[in-house]
Order: sequence, then structure tokens, then C-alpha cells
Amino acid sequence: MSALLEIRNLKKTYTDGTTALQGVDFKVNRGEFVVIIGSSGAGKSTLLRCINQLVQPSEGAVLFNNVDTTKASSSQVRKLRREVGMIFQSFNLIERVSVLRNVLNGRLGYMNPITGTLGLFSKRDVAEAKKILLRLGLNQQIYKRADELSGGQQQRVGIARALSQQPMLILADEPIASLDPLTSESIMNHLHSICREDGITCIVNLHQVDVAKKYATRIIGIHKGTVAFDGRPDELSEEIIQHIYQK
Ligand SMILES: Nc1ncnc2c1ncn2[C@@H]1O[C@H](COP(=O)(O)OP(=O)(O)OP(=O)(O)O)[C@@H](O)[C@H]1O
Repeated sequence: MSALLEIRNLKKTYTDGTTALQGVDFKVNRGEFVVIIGSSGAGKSTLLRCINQLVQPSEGAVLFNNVDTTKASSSQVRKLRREVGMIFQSFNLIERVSVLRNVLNGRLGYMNPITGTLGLFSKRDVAEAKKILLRLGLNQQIYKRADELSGGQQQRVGIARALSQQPMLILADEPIASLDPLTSESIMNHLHSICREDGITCIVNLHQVDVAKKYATRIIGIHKGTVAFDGRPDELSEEIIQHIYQK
């Protein structure tokens, strides 16, 4: 079976000369729940953003479903963005609109720009969005404005929006960094169980090593823009953790 994602010799130097990635290689198979750890500034966000082309890599290749996204046409990038759901630390919801509309925005990549802008979502899309919200325990919040929700509820909307894309891959960039420990656990439980039940491959950036160990099928440690560890959670020793987090 070919990998869903293959990263080859990925390098990124920003225009101001900062090198964030110095040659990263790994493959991710379908169904994996990969957690990326590393100290602040190690390059974790840059790596996720290179995968869905929010950041253009300087060198190397990102093969998603056998297509090199660094060489993709604009229609291929549009398809990639549909198939890859993104979850952010700051939720990235439209605060003044309803929870339902935020989730439906996950369908925009499947619509033409005119029907999308006018918000002419199909009955099927609306029914599916409500089903997803029910699954995330947000059935009481469907018609509330997004900014009326707690942080944990907003992140569940973020997960619901990603799911409404019917993604093959979810990328979550520090999804629990702004949440308290109990809420963080609930978010990770939702994300983990939904990905497992629906067969969605997931890559999550996290700061908390204990959380990474609890949920990951595999952990990748990034240190100064390179892969310092790639293995099972039980292989991640204290010594390796110290190496990953050394300045
Ligand atoms: N747009 C940008 N322009 C210039 N430098 C950037 C840009 N984005 C990130 N960097 C730099 O690239 C390096 C890697 O940053 P990145 O955000 O990928 O790390 P990170 O591991 O996700 O950090 P954190 O855990 O703090 O979010 C850092 O030195 C950062 O300052």
C-alpha cells in the first residue's frame, strides 16, 4: 500500500532568511495518528503549513495521495485543500456567524464561488453538518453565534468544520494550546475517536509530551528543523525527549 503522505527532503527558508526546515523526510500511512512534538520555533507549524500549501516550501517534495503538491496546479491545490482539513490553536472561526454556518464553510471547496459566497448550501450539506455537530455534542449550540461559545466548544466547531470537508487527512496545529487540561482532554478524545472511527489520518502538533504519548500511534520529534525522533510512543525515552527539547 502506498503512503497517503510522503515528505521528501523538505526545506523552508522564509524571505527574512530564517530557516525553519532543514531537510525533513517521512511517510504517513492511512489511518495513522501522528503527533509532532518539539520546542517552540522547531518548525512544527511550518511543516504542517507546507503540507497543505499554506506555506510554499523552498525545496523538496510533499506527495499527497501520489500528487506532488509543490508542483500542483491551482485546481489540484483546491482539491488538496478540500481533502485536508485544518484545525488551528485559535480556532479560526467566523465569530459573528452561527455555529452551523461555520461548519458549512467546510463545504465551500466543493461549491462554485457564486453559490458559496451566497451561502446556498444544499439540504444534504446542512443535514450532514447538523449530524456532525450532534456527534460533537453541540446540538444545543447549532444556531448560536460562534463567539458565544466557550473555547472548548469553539474548538469542537473547528473539528466539525474540518469533518464537513470529508477529509482524508486532518492537520491540527496545537489544537489544545489555549485550553485548560480537562477541556484539552475532551478535545483530544473527540479528535482521536472520530479519526479512528472514520479512518481519517491525522497529524497533530502538540507541546505536551504526555498527551502525545497517550494518543499517538507514532511520534515525530522535530529539533531545529530536522527529524530528531520518529517512532512509537513507548520508544520515546527521557534521553530522547531531552535531545528534542534542547536549545
Ligand atoms: N512567516 C514567517 N516569516 C519568517 N520567519 C518565520 C515565519 N513563520 C515562522 N518563522 C520562523 O520559523 C521558525 C519555525 O517556526 P514555526 O512556527 O514553524 O515553529 P513551531 O515549532 O511551530 O513553534 P511554536 O511551537 O512556537 O508554534 C521560527 O524561527 C520562526 O520564528
